[in-house]
Formats: sequence, structure tokens, C-alpha cells
Amino acid sequence: MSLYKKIGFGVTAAAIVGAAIYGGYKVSQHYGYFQKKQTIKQKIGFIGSGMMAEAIARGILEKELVKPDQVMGSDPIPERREVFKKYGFHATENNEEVVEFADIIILATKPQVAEEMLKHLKNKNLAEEKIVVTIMAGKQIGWVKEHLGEKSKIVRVMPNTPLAIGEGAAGIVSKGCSKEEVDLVVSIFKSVAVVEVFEDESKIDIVTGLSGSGPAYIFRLIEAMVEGGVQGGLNENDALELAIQTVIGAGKLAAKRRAENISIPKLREMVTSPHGTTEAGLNFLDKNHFYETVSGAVVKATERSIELGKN
Ligand SMILES: NC(=O)C1=CN([C@@H]2O[C@H](COP(=O)(O)OP(=O)(O)OC[C@H]3O[C@@H](n4cnc5c(N)ncnc54)[C@H](OP(=O)(O)O)[C@@H]3O)[C@@H](O)[C@H]2O)C=CC1
Ligand SMILES: O=C(O)[C@@H]1CCC=N1
Repeated sequence: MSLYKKIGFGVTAAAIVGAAIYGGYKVSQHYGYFQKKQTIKQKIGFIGSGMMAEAIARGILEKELVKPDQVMGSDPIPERREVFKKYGFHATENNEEVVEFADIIILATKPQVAEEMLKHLKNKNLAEEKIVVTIMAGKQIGWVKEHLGEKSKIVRVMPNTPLAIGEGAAGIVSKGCSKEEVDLVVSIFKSVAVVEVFEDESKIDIVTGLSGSGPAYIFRLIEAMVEGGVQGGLNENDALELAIQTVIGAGKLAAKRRAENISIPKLREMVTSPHGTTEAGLNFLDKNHFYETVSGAVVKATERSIELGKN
């Protein structure tokens, strides 16, 4: 190819890429083709601007699904409102203001204060016009409908905090919504999470025990691995760096190899040399019921979710 042609091609390609990015398209890093950047026009309101509300709002902002002025959060705590304002979101003390503002209202208070919070949501338009998303552990759609009216359109979502960096996992069920309304909520969460949609609402309690609470189990695991490294003589910073990367690497490897039908036990075997170090570590875990302890934690958290739904 002549130098002129090479330069000509380069300039043309750069111009196409530039125009595409300007027009809201981005080049997929993985596949090298143009993708339309997903955006939504609906306004999102959070009742309760705590940890999970921030994770969702931050995640969808960083994905550029919404602009900051499409988001509002309410909270009685001034510091939480300040956190929301720092992202450029609207923030208020008044839940009614969120209901007025938003097309999609996310109920993000603790389940223990849900009854009190719902009692005060008296906005007449809520039932007919708005989609209500509840992320509250345990609280069933039927229970929310008792407060907001039979006609209300409710989607129950169980997210987790890695949504904040686009690496979440979420379970979704809905009642009283059109297919388009459910698809809209699913697409919002899909922009920042792997999403499983269920028919049977009781699955959401299990999702809560597994992936909703799950990040905390992994953080506890990291804490314990760091402790082991420090006991062996590493400094805490090095131990933390290595433990975090081990969790990231193992998680990514599990995801990639799963796509190639390589099972998790097989991946474990690939680390475990006969009579080697891993075997010694795993034997200690087994002797101390690690497997039953972790699966039991998921069951206990699931049971707590069911219990929270009864109160
Ligand atoms: N954190 C997580 O990883 C996940 C949480 N969830 C669910 O998300 C919900 C929120 O959890 P999380 O973010 O951790 O909790 P937070 O306590 O961090 O957030 C809730 C916020 O709501 C405020 N609040 C209390 N009452 C009201 C009210 N009447 N109106 C408006 N705001 C109010 C709270 O203030 P104050 O502290 O004064 O009560 C608090 O700032 C829970 O229902 C939880 O089950 C679901 C999945 C994962
Ligand atoms: O601990 C909780 O109750 C909430 C629900 C899932 C994660 N955090």
C-alpha cells in the first residue's frame, strides 16, 4: 500500500471514529464494532439515599445511562444528601418531591422503616403513572401494593453494591407492569449488572442471601487471607494487594472458563498439585467446614430475608 493510501485510510478511519463518538456511538473494546451508547430519558428517584442507592446511581451515571440531573435522592441525613449532590444529582429531604420528579421511583430505605416511609407516600399519580422499584430485602410486591394500591406497578429488584462499578449481580421479579415497563427496568440494571429475571418471587430471598449479601462474604474472605499473609510475615499492604488481585483473577477466570464449559471444581483441581501447598490449605478448610460454613451463610441470609418480609 502506498504511503498516501496508508495516510488516507488512517485519516478516514479517524474521522469515522471521531464522528461516531461525537454522535453517541462508541467502539466496543471487545469486538471492534460500533455500539450505540445506551441512554434513557426517564428520571430516576431514590427514596433513601444510602449505600445501595448511591451504588445504583453512581453505576448508571458512570455508564452514562443518565445525566446527573435525571436523578434525585431523598434522605433525612444531611450528609447523605451532600453525597448525592457531589455527583450532581438533585437531593432533598422530602420524599414527595422525589415522587413528583421521577418516572421510576426506587424504594431504597431499610425494610425496617418501609411501613412508615410508604404511609407517607400519598401522591395520587404514583399508582397509575410511575414505575416503583423496590430493592428492600424481604419486602414482597404484594405487601408494597397494600400500601401503594392494587394498580401500582411494582418491580422488585435485589441488586448488590458492585453495581457501582458496573460489575453487579441482580435478581428481578415484577407485578402489574407492562412488558415495556419491565424491559425498561431490566435494561437499567443490565447496564451495570448481570440480571436474572424470575417468575417466582420467593427466588428473590435466595438471591438476597447469595449475591445481595455475597460481596460481604468475599470481603470477609479477603480480610482473612490478608490476616494469614501478615501472620506469615508479609506487610499488610502487600498482602491486601495480592489478596484482592487473587479474588479478581479467580472470579474472571471462573467466568471465562465457564463460557468454555470448564467447571469450578476443575479449575480448583488445576491449582491443586498432588501433595502440594493448595491441598494442605484446602484440607484445613475442609476440616474446618469452610464449604458448609459459606453455603450455610447463604441459607441463613436467605432465611433472614424471608423473616424481614414477615415483619
Ligand atoms: N447495602 C446493600 O448491599 C444492599 C441493600 N439492599 C437494600 O437496600 C435498602 C437500603 O440499604 P442500604 O443502602 O444498605 O441502607 P442505608 O441505611 O445505607 O440507606 C438507607 C437510607 O435511607 C434513609 N431513610 C430512613 N428513613 C427514610 C425515609 N422515611 N425516607 C427517606 N429516607 C429514609 C436512611 O436514614 P437513617 O439511617 O437515618 O435511617 C439511610 O440514609 C435496604 O432495604 C436493603 O435491604 C439491597 C441489596 C444490597
Ligand atoms: O444486609 C442487608 O440486609 C442488605 C440486603 C442485601 C445486602 N444488604
